[in-house]
Order: sequence, then C-alpha cells, then structure tokens
Amino acid sequence: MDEVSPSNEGKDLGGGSGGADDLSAAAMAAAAGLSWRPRQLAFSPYGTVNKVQALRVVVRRPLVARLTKDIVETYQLCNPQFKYSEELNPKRYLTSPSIGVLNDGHDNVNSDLILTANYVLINSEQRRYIVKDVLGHGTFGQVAKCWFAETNSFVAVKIIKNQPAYYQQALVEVTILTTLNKKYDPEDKHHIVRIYDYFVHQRHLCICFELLDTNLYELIKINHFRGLSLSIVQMFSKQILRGLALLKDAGIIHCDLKPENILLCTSVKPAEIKIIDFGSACMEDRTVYSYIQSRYYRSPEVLLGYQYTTAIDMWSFGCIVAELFLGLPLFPGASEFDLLRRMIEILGGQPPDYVLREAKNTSKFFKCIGSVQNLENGEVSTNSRSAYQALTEEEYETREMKKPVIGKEYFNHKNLETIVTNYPYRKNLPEEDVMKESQIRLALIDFLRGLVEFDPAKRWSPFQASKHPFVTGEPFTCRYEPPPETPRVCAKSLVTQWHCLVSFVRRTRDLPFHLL
Ligand SMILES: Nc1ncnc2c1ncn2[C@@H]1O[C@H](COP(=O)(O)OP(=O)(O)OP(=O)(O)O)[C@@H](O)[C@H]1O
Repeated sequence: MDEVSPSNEGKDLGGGSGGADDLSAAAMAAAAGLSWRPRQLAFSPYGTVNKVQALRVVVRRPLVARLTKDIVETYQLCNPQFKYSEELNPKRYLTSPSIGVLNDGHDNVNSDLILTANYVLINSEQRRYIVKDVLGHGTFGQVAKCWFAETNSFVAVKIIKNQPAYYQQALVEVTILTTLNKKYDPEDKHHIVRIYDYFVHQRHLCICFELLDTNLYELIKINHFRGLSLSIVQMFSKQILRGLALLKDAGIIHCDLKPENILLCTSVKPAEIKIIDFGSACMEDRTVYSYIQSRYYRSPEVLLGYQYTTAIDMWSFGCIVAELFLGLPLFPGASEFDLLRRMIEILGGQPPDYVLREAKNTSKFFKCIGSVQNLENGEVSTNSRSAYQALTEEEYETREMKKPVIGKEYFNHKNLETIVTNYPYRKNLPEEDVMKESQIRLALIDFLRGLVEFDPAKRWSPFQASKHPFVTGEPFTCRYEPPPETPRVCAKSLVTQWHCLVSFVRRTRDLPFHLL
C-alpha cells in the first residue's frame, strides 16, 4: 500500500514557496488558540489575486464589474434572442486526464471518476454532494471538496478508483474508521478524522469525511523547511499521541503515519490536528502486507521484514516529531539501504539480534560475524556484541549487483543529540529563553530516543510516551523511565462492524465487483 503514497519519492525538501508570515501567523494563532487562515485567493479577470487586490480591481473597473455581474442581461440587451442555458457552459475539469475511456466514459485511463466543477455525487438515499474543488490525489483516488446542502456545510469526499483492489481496501478504511469513531471515540476527542457517510456512485466507492485544512508537511513547507517552535511541536505531539493511544486500544495499526496524513482542523478549531488516511491501516492480528509505511517513516522491523505491531506507528511518530522540530525529515533515505544507513549513524546502534535473526531481509543489509551462543532462555548472546554487521556500500554492491542509492546529507551533525542540540535557535531570543529552550531540547532528545528505538519491544507505547516531561511540560531532570504499560482492551467491535459492511456490500446493487 505504501509505495503507493511515497510522497517521499519526489518530496520537495528545499526551497518552497509561500510566506513565512503565513506560518508565523498560523503558529502564533495556534499557540494562542486563535483562528488562522492562509492568505485567501480569489479569481479575477486578471488572474489570481488576493481578496484585497480583487476588491481594488472591482473599485477601479466599474464597467468590468457591471458586465460580469449582469452578464446574461447584457447579452440579452445586445441580442434579444439570447437564451442562457447552464448545459452550454464550458466544463471546468477537476480531474486529469479528463478523457473518458473507461466505465462508459465516466472514468479516465487511471480509473478515476472524471470530475467537473458542480458535478453531483448522489448517495443511495438520493442525498447530493456537489463537487466544488479537488483537495488532493492519492493512490486510492481523488479527494473532492463538496457542498452538502442538507447540513449547509462543506465536506471532503474521497472517490476511490474503480478497481477491485482499491475498492476492497477502501472498505477496510470505512470499517476501521467507523469503528474508531463510533465505538472508541464517540465524543471526537482523539484527533481521528470523522467519517460521515459512504456510498457507491457510478461504480466508485465514495467516503465522506469532515473537511480539514492544510497538512503538516505543507505547514513546514510554508515555513521554508524551518522547524516549528517547541511549544507547537509539544502541542501537536500530545494530540497525535491521543490518536495513537486510541488505535492501540482498538488493536489497529495505521501503517502510513507521516506529516502529509496529519491535517490541521478548519478555522473552527485552529490549533487542532487530525490523523487521516486509514487506507493502509490493518488490524494488529491481520498484518498481511509486508511492504508498508512511506519510506522516511518506515520502521526498522518493516524494512527488515520482521513481524510488526502498533509499535511501527510509534517509530513513524518519532520521525514526525523530529521533522516538526528540524523542518526536515530525520531519515530521508533515498533507498532502503540509505534509510538503514542513516538510522544506524544517527541513532548509533542497530536492530537487536533477535530481530535480525528472524527477519526475512536481514541478509540484504547485514553480514553475519562471529559465533553466536544460544543461552538457556533462548536468547542469543555474542558477549554483548552483535552477531551481525551492517554491509558497507561496496559489500552491498557486490551482493546485490547494483550500487545502493544514497541521498543528500541535510544535517551538519551526525547523531541525534548533536543534531537537536546544535539546531539554530530563533534569532533575537533572549539569553534566558535560550537557557529554557536548551533544557526542553534535552527533554526532546530523551523523548525521541524512546520513540525511534530499534527494539520494537522496548519502544514506548502511546501511553508511556504521553507521560514524558516533553509532553506533560514538567521539568526534565533525568532520563525518563516509562511506567508499565496498561492492559489492552479487546477489539471485538471491529468484527461486528465488518459484518455490517459485508451486508452493505451485498445490499448495494450498483456494486462493480463480487468481493465477498
Ligand atoms: N478530510 C479531509 N479534508 C481535507 N483534505 C483532505 C481530507 N482527506 C484527504 N484530504 C486531502 O487529500 C489527500 C489524499 O488523501 P488520502 O491521503 O486519504 O488519500 P490516499 O489515496 O490514501 O493517499 P496516499 O497515496 O497518501 O495513501 C490528502 O493528502 C489531503 O491533502
């Protein structure tokens, strides 16, 4: 599912457009709990201008304004035979390519439904969602901003590609989100996107969500890839942890946690974020896919082909927290070899032997050195040294018959401690604040150490991480010892939800495929 979404691949890590002003406005507003909106754009006959400029245009050009406002009447004055018909309006295509070649001309070559402005999506109860814009594209399809007259509000509708595999996986997304929303978070306190509706339109499964705003990657980009302030990183971390705690209780693994999948809420709740995109998610006891997670946020156990649990989301979370602070990904691996090489260098360690011994891909990245002694309890020891050593670039090339792809270095320092400690302080920060921030940075390093921990069994759970001084704001005095983990709640209701979905699928006459 992932390579799927590797926004990684072409991820723009430098430059970027947009104003730092917007971000500082966003950040300040968020910190103060105030509403913030990015600069708003409007369309005019002179191209795209902001609202203030647009107003000036109208004031200066009354003739143009008059013509545009009463254009039909004006045409009728010129030609009394003129009749206006909406059907004759040129269509504004929102989907590209816009040539209908599949599904009786409704879909393009990529199996995406061809959307135009004001296209109407209709659910099984004849409720209408009017498409106004496209918010984003992904592996699974397109996400459109729609007007839903019944509630007098905008919503986001994910229109899944008309292909069996995507359809089936999207049903999993529906199941998982419905259960999370209804059963585990009825009061909407855990920062998980709300699902409102789902239906089939022209053989496309459509999933209707609450409308959210910019994602965290875009937020960092607006800030020219400079990190966010520590108070904002702390605030976002707390919220994401609430979401991850819920997922753990429900026995669900997100499998694609990354800044692009964490969205700011709309102006109603400006400093709030929500986790989206459960299209790759799975239940902890059904981990069927081995190729998951976007590369920069991929955990060592997934990379090595070892069994995985909800702990893989905690690894991704650690990478996200570091990125929010640094403005750049912590492990921007250009290939899996490069990813592992960076992890080993920055963290100064490697996956534990018990993982390397069992993992399917160990021989791709490691060579076995030294003899391994089996202890009575089944553990393996090499007198505290590992029995495995990571391959050098040359050794990898000899084994794989190709050079490993190595990406650019973004940090001047080599390990986590020095990268965080030496990250430039904000300009003109008073000496006293520098001292305070340096203490919080120490807390951040300790926090990250518990998250980007090679050993999945030692990696902190959401509950354990949420008690860390970096999150609670308590003074950081010494290395954090996490409290014992709380017992897991059984995720029975997912099964119930799955049965509801099966009956939905059987009931739906418009179904394109025999799925179940
Ligand atoms: N609820 C929402 N409100 C606003 N925008 C949204 C919402 N959900 C999704 N989007 C936008 O649509 C994009 C694609 O959505 P999503 O990640 O769910 O699709 P996907 O096909 O699963 O993507 P991926 O290839 O990353 O797995 C997001 O990056 C985001 O910009």
